[in-house]
Amino acid sequence: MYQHNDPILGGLNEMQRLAVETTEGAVRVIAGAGSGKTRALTHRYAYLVEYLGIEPSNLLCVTFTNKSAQEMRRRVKKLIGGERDTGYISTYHGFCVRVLREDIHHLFYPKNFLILDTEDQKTILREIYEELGLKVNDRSFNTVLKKIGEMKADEQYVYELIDRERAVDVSGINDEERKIIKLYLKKQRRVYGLDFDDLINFTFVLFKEYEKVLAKWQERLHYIQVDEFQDSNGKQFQLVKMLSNYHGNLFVVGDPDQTIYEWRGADPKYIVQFDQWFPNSQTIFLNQNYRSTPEILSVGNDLIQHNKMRVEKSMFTENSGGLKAIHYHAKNEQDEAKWITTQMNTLRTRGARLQDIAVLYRSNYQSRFIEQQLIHENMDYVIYGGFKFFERKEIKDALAHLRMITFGDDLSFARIVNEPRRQMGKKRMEFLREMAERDDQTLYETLQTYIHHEKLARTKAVEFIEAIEEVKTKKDELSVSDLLQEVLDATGYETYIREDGDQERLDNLMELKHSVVQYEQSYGEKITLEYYLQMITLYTENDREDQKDSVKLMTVHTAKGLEYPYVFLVGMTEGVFPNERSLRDRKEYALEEERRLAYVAMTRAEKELYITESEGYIGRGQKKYPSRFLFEINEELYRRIGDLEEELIAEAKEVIRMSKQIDGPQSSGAAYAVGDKVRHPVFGEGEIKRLDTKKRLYEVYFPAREITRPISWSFKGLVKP
Ligand SMILES: Nc1ncnc2c1ncn2[C@@H]1O[C@H](COP(=O)(O)OP(=O)(O)OP(=O)(O)O)[C@@H](O)[C@H]1O
Ligand SMILES: [Mg+2]
Repeated sequence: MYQHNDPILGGLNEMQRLAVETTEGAVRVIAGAGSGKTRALTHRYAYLVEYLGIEPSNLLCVTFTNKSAQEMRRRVKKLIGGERDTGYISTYHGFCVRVLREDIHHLFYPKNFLILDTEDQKTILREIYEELGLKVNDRSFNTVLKKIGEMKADEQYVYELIDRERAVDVSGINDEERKIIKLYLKKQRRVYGLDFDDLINFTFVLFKEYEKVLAKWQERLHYIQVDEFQDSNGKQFQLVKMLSNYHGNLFVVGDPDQTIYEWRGADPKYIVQFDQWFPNSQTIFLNQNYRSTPEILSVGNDLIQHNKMRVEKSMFTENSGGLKAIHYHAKNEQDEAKWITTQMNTLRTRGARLQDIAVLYRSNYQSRFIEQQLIHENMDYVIYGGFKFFERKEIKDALAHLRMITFGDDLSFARIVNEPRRQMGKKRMEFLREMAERDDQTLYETLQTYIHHEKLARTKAVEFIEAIEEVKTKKDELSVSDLLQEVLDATGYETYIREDGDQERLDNLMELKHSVVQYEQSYGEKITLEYYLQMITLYTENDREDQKDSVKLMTVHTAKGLEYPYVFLVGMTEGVFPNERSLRDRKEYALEEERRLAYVAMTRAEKELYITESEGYIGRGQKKYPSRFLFEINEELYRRIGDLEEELIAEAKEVIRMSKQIDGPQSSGAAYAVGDKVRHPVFGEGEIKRLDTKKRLYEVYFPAREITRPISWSFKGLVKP
């Protein structure tokens, strides 16, 4: 029926083809990283269009990030031609926006409603705080936004927005918070603004309350496909379930080992127990990896084995062998960064392009040390899903503070005079500008001149002047790093960021301070503030745009679903990856989520994988050690280079062991004995054949499939039949 060179059905293995051709009913594909799930899904889309004659406007295809939606659209267009509309290939949020733009009037909202991002949300909160006379010190915006998010986990509040008769009680929070939240909802309503949570919730309520609207969308969307299904949360799951209820054609693909959004409500049970909701569904397993070399695959597989809560998969690859993965241990961060760019240059001499290379890290602030080295080496780079380090707001703000001490330029002044709020709004700034023009002075000088003018009375600008002037007197005696700290303290900027409660911005600020200290140390003699600022403009003025041949930098979360020939997983330090929080929680599941994240990172690599980390200190004097994940991988599977002393290894292992010990002994033992009959959510009926007390596993035989699988004692999916 088809030819091998058929662009849609050729180039698929048997199981993938089965997934593509099983167009009717509920179908799930469970498979590991790089096994061609997304490929099967995009080819299926093309198959529906080209072989079954389905219009793309009847096909919904959802995924999680904008990046992967883009990538999916690109892959589909390659198969069905660029002219077709592929608007229903989108993120959950993107799809909800489409629904609401068409039908939100049923909820008495205009179709041109506003979409509110976090900054908009904070602007609303700022107003509320002013009206109620509240202080950010007492309750940070992020704390409130978190509460609002928690309240919005349940869609009941939507009724309050659309129908005051059905006002709901916001329980579980104190009076003041309730007041803030009520006001927030009111203000939101006034501007017809919808934040990200609202998009899903409004759609949900719309479908629940207006049968006809739901029916229209159900009928329109003949086929629904979801990628990365393991990261669905309850509401997202309900939404696709609801939508597929009429035609019943729901296709989901995912890998439970890649669940990385549990902290945001994702639950792998929706894929693992899919057949409970869709009893007539079919399940297809893919087990050939096409992405990576066997060397890379074995590293990823070996690491993920350490998770207890998982379903074992057996993956193989026919890809030809490559180099072993490399773990590079550096003596310090600069050395780590240098080694990485040197390695990149070596790859280039071997024919690689910069665009074949990705640098992945656990948290955004970690991009800084790599960025500086890339800039230094004149290598182009792009950051996916975020700003370059020196373009981030808090970094520019902090540097503007330093500039105020020496240059006092208008740009820096305007950036920070009202940050934190000093009542220097638009009108007062206009007045300053006018006066500055007339007197031919800088804005800052003008402010000093007119500080007692009635227009400026009752502002906190005087405190700003005092702070800057005070630090100025110390300019020549203090080091740049001390000056930075002084000015951030004196103006209250650091406290302001701290109180905002946004950990990422605080991390960035800490990283800046850390980088100044490092710069001073490597420079040897004392550097002047002017010299430092001049040096740093080199980094800030570097705003060449998304050029094609550039290294891609991103967090592991952003990298989900993507692939690159050469991957550098950097900053692999205990306490960074796995991150401090997961260790502090001492919850096994938090650590397991970090491990899945590491698994996602490693499995992005096609040809070569480099994992790097370095000695030094994190934050306040906490010594850096290689991540436990590096020790978990069988040493024969990778090559270690760099000077990692036995002593440091021993120390690291001790630190890791200690942190496990405080965990206390594992609570639960084996719930079943040899001979017991059990039921597994994916493999069905089985019998316990053996107990492995060391690894805390059952060996379970599943007669229907004639397979034996090691299942963890702690796996909750194993039940009595
Ligand atoms: N049958 C096949 N023949 C050749 N190449 C394939 C085949 N299936 C998949 N590939 C290639 O393997 C790579 C991985 O595929 P894909 O991205 O679809 O995997 P995935 O299962 O979605 O991975 P992830 O879990 O990381 O999202 C892609 O480059 C894809 O084109
Ligand atoms: Mg994929």
